[in-house]
Amino acid sequence: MSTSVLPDNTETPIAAAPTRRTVWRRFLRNPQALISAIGLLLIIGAVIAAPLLTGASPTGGSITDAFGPARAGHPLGFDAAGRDVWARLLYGGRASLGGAVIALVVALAVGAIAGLIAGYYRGYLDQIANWVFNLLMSLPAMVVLLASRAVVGPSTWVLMFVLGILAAPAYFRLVSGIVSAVSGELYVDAAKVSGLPDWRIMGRHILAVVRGPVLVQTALVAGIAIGLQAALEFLGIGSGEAFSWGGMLNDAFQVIGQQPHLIVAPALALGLTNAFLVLLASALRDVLEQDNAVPTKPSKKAVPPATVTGEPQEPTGDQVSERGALLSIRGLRVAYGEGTQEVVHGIDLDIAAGEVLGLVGESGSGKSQTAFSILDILPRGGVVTGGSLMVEGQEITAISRSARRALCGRVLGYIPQEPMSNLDPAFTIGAQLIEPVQQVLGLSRSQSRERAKELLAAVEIHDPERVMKLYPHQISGGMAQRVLIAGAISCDPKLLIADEPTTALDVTVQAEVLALLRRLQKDRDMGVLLVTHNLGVVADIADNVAVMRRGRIIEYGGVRDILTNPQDPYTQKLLDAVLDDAPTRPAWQPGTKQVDHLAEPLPGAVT
Ligand SMILES: Nc1ncnc2c1ncn2[C@@H]1O[C@H](COP(=O)(O)OP(=O)(O)OP(=O)(O)O)[C@@H](O)[C@H]1O
Repeated sequence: MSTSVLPDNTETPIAAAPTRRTVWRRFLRNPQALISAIGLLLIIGAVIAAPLLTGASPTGGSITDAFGPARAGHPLGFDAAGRDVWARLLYGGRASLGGAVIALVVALAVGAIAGLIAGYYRGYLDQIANWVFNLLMSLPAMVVLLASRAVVGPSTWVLMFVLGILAAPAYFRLVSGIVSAVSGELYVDAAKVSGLPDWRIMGRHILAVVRGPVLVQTALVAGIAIGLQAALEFLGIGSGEAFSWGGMLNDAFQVIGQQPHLIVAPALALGLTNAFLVLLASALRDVLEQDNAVPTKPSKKAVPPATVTGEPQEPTGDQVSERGALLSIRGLRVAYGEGTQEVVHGIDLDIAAGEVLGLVGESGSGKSQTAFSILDILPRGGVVTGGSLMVEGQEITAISRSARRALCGRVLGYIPQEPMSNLDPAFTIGAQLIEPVQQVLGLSRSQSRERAKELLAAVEIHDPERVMKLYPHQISGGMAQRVLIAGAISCDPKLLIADEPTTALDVTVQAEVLALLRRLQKDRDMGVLLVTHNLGVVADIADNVAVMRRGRIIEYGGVRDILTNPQDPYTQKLLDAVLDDAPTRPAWQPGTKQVDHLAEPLPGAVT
């Protein structure tokens, strides 16, 4: 990940973007992909254009032509019943390929959609779907197909429908596995917090990752469906009415002793179609592979244990200010492992409109869990097990998921810790800014575009038009964070939750981003919950501070009080750490002149 010091209008060299155009270019440069695709297109084209390629009837024939040789208009001669082999080959492909299409549509509709929903929502839905698809997988396919034929009669279409159901578990497993990994990605959390509804997130951010592997799987399943259908016809247990390549094989097999060449045409048609499908699947895998690397969400489990001594205290009524109008948290508890591992132990916090509250503490103290609880993006397994979360006087733990999502964007904005992981690599910066604005504010596409440009200008990106067209990997870390800030304020939220917004950036860019945050907060009079481990950052921007340790608030008050007169030894150690980290700054002494903390830096402040 780039964390260049060049913040925005940088001339960073632009690497090849994983755009659709790039994928196409790779596809066209891959001979295997090209040859197999052209081969398949020719076969499908010939089957569709059968009436143009032959004037002969595939069914009618004269016994006088039986086993007749090729002649003008009949390039492959005649079969045992005097029917034109070329016409039967062309029309027979309709049943073979059409059957495969039915099986694919059914398998995709059942397996892929179920996989998408189960992988995204997990929980009971996932468990039930897994159970059903495991059951389906355990059924012997041939026996089920024979049983269905016995029940519904010899219809290719019904058999292909049943085959589709039997192929659905393969799609389910593939899609649910990928979706479950992708839905934990930070950029999906960012999309949720920007107020996008689930269907939109699934359609845009998740399908983009799933479609490559699904395409590969589809080529393979199509080959299997065509082969299986031919096998059923060859065994004479397919459709009685429709003729197909498998049926032709069966007919040719009956007379293999007299006219062995009759088996060549249908065998070649089947063999070539399947070979092209398999080759296409493997070429597609090569072409798409480079774009499907899923960035992994940094594990929140590997947080180092607390290193500072001193027992945490329960929050007292005195430490907590009056219940704020914008955000009010009481007794918040967060736990993992079905409630057994509590990581936040009943904390209280308040933020009034226009107030900046710094939530500080060392790594693993529970700051992010607190922020994620408000935003409803706790990592998998994390639940709010107790307490009250009120936003603008509304208890948000009691409202529906969609009502909660609706709060995001308009009321709550989120600036995440890792700028690059929070942007979807598959979409341009412009697309990622326009979408939430369009959805949440209901603006037209052109209005949203204008707004996106204004937002980029507001976060001091000097060439919004150009930046809108770039992909995340083409911008620096500092610029990515500015883009995320633009996204966070895009729908004018009242409360901004910034989780370590500068940690992933280098020092120069940190200072710029902090200054930007400070300006936007003042201009827009937003409440801000600033999560950080750095008291210096808090000194720079916050009105009040809550010091968190081991899932509890151990000190809470005005920034100046806490920084000048820390009561808890742990706070003192955090403060010492800031001062230790800032050797070039003059040491801060208690009792220096009282100033507006936004105007003049406090000890260790990042300016
Ligand atoms: N997915 C998870 N499963 C189990 N425990 C978790 C998970 N995520 C976080 N935790 C635990 O929750 C506690 C609080 O973590 P949290 O992420 O809130 O810390 P933090 O103060 O934000 O630290 P950092 O600044 O490093 O993110 C830690 O003990 C951590 O191990």
